[in-house]
Amino acid sequence: MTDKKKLLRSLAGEAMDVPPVWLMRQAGRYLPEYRATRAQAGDFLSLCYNPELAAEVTLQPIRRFGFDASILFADILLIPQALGADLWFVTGEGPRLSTITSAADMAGMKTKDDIHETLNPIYETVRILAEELPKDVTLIGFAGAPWTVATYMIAGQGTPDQAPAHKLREEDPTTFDALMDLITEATIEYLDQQVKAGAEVVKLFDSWAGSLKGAAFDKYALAPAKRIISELKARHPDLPVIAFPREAGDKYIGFAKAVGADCLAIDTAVDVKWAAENLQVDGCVQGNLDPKLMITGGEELASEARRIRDALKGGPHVFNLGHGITPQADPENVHVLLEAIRS
Ligand SMILES: Cc1c2[nH]c(c1CCC(=O)O)Cc1[nH]c(c(CCC(=O)O)c1C)Cc1[nH]c(c(CCC(=O)O)c1C)Cc1[nH]c(c(C)c1CCC(=O)O)C2
Repeated sequence: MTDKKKLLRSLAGEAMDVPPVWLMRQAGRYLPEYRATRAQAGDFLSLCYNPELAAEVTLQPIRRFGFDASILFADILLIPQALGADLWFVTGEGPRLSTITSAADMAGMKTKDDIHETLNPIYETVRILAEELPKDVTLIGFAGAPWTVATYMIAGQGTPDQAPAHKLREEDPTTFDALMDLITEATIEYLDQQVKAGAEVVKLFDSWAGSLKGAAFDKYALAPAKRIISELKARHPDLPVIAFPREAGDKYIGFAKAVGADCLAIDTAVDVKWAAENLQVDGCVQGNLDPKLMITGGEELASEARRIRDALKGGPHVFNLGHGITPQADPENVHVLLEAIRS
């Protein structure tokens, strides 16, 4: 019998004194070797679609730090692009997309069956990683959840309050629901291909779930996640899934169970003692160190990391940040963090 990888043990429900660790955005601009490879590729999107170089940047933080898991290098906005949206990145500002705000815009979109033509290089990246990753490191595939992806497709960029998407869902629910359905179906096919290529776990990022309240949260965050996860598990019964309905607050309670996820990722605002009592009863919790501590470091970082680890060690836990590591983070602080958690 082979020893099961540490991340997979946590996702299967095992509590450990030293949890597995990985960081959201662990491949990224805070690493000089990432910036060099991105320059070699030309730009961020060219890097995403270059399987050799995308695999290389995925492996960089594994080599440098020895994390327990690796997340495919890609982006949640590749799905809109594969569905026919224009996508580009403005340096220092973020993503820009052509917008979907009417039935006529929807009529111009491609179908779920057309996405692979654009996304094939991503599956190739996964295949390379499945070969090249160290045998004890788990490979995580991912996609954006439909609501979060829709917010970018409707506004054409990131929005602080997701107002354009809320406006469309209230004023033209037919168009909005058609868009949500299209993203949901495309996401199922995209993640299915990632798993077939070698992803061992998948994570759904609903970064803007927190702006959905009450029944809207259930309809647009919970229901699509449930549909995606149940279809993936029908195709791949042993596939573990991590759900991240960021800033869901009280709506985190029962979410993992309701959508069929094996692990619930939580943001920095969630109190870990509350999480141990209210969320770990349903299984694994992932989180939730404040990414700002990766900039400042020192004893504050080490003691906060140990506090989170110890508060969650009574149940299954995957140590991570509450959101992505930022470009200002000091790579040396990752060593401080790992030393604090693993010693
Ligand atoms: C909302 C969202 C996006 N992308 C993603 C989310 C959900 C998680 C979250 O809330 O952060 C998810 C994502 N984006 C990226 C990954 C790769 C895997 C990883 O290391 O975590 C993952 C999992 C690479 C990336 N995606 C992006 C970069 C930076 C691009 C660069 O190198 O210039 C990386 C490494 C660009 C991106 N991509 C996106 C934005 C808003 C931006 C610009 C903002 C920023 O620059 O941080 C959309």
